[in-house]
Amino acid sequence: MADDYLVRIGRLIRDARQHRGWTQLQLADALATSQSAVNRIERGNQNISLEMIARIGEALDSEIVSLGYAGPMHLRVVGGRRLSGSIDVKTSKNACVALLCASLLNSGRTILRKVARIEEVYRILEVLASIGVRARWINEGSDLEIVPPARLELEAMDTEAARRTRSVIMFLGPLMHRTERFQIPYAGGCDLGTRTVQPHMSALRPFGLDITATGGFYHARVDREVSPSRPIVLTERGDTVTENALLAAARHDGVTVIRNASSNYMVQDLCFFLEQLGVRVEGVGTTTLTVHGLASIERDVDYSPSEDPVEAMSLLAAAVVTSSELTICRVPVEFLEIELAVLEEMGLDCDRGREYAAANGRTRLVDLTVRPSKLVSPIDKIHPMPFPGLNIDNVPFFAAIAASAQGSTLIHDWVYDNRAIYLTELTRLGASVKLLDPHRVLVEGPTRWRSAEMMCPPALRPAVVVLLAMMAAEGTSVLRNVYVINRGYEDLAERLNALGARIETFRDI
Ligand SMILES: CC(=O)N[C@H]1[C@@H](OP(=O)(O)OP(=O)(O)OC[C@H]2O[C@@H](n3ccc(=O)[nH]c3=O)[C@H](O)[C@@H]2O)O[C@H](CO)[C@@H](O)[C@@H]1O
Ligand SMILES: C=C(OP(=O)(O)O)C(=O)O
Repeated sequence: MADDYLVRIGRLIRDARQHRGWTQLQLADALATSQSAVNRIERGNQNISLEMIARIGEALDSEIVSLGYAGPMHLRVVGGRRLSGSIDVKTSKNACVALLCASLLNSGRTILRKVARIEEVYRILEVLASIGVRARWINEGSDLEIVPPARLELEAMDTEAARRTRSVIMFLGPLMHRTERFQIPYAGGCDLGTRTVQPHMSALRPFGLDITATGGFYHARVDREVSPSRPIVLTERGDTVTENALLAAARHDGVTVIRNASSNYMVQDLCFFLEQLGVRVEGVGTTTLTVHGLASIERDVDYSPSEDPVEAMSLLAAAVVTSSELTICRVPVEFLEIELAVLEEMGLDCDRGREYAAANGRTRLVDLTVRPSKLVSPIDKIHPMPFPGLNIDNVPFFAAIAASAQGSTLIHDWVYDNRAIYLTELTRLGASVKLLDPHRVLVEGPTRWRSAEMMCPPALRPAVVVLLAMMAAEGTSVLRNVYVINRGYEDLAERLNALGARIETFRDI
């Protein structure tokens, strides 16, 4: 009976594909799978999840197999299971979106390797497609090929997709070189409270960009007579503002010095990519960047963004809260050094293998084996700083780790208005997390985790922290509406399941 069901679904999929006029290979590309997998599915020789049916329905735009795609995605987690084995860290959301924006600088063909298949990337791709950029997944869906048109159709921009991301703000830098008047919608992203764009405006003003924000849009006007006459000093050492300044400087025909620049991982990836475009950048990894821009860029380039330090931290936290031995491969160690130093002080038993280079030839990677450890709380508070400080996006993971440690830990997230508040959601799973003020929580461990059913916090990292706690809790938990997790992690549930977790995805019909 079950097999018969698979055969019938397979036929529906084959018919829908043929109706669309697609080959098996085209469908495989759209699903980031292989042609042989599509072939097996169509013949009913492969177990197929509801999630995969939903994705096929979406890809083929077919009513027949769109069952289950209507509602938001949820996770059902059977917790209390140890993880084991090894897992590779994927490329980072934050570098991938910056590089997609940077591809607009290039009139040639840009290939980005192993781009994370995540919602944030999909949103930016939707925005790019809407303005006429040709972007397609190649090599069995692992790499992206991007070719901008001679003229962008900015009036046709998919503002709904744009508004769901923070990253769209990085269109400002490249677009100002292509046109003198344009608008982009206010940026979105995680609901973390007010996030300023003022530093972007002052960083881009020396390039002649004037922005007024009204009616939900940033209206941009470019004065070509204006160009930087002295170093640009960023008012904040932010990541996306540094990237915007770099993107503006890359096509400014002259030398631009950017001071108080972020030297964080995504900024470094962007600098390496710009170098491939022929733009010389001095000072990569420091807070002063000197950019030798080019008036026009037409090159066929091929770049491999590096691995995500925040995903590495998430997997490390997964091992800690589930008391598991796990090897996390391809960890960009330079961007996790302080986190590891703090964790080692807390008693984490872990080994780093020898360093090797990422595919970009620059970022240093290690394989990290984490073992079950008796952790004690750190003496000092956990607080973020711009790189090379403890990464702002890694702070929430310390809440779950602190809840597993003996003693009390003070976590001070001075950066975001709301993110510390979301950490109190862990109390529903049995943790003691006391909100001292909107930026500080006190976590008392160790925790006897218990299962719960709850809505996902509307912020990526706190949402993943809740998921990790559910994996630690005996019994079945439900996490509702996990779009925000899919915004930054590729197939997280499936990848954790491969390590021994039991996480099922389901949707409202
Ligand atoms: C797409 C992307 O890459 N997103 C990342 C990027 O967002 P992004 O660079 O856009 O971060 P924001 O500019 O919103 O900065 C985050 C917060 O820090 C404050 N701030 C920042 C720097 C500073 O020197 N002083 C200061 O007060 C800002 O006012 C803001 O409230 O960087 C954040 C901080 O690393 C990360 O959480 C995001 O994941
Ligand atoms: C805050 C984050 O992302 P964004 O800037 O995309 O909202 C994050 O990655 O945790």
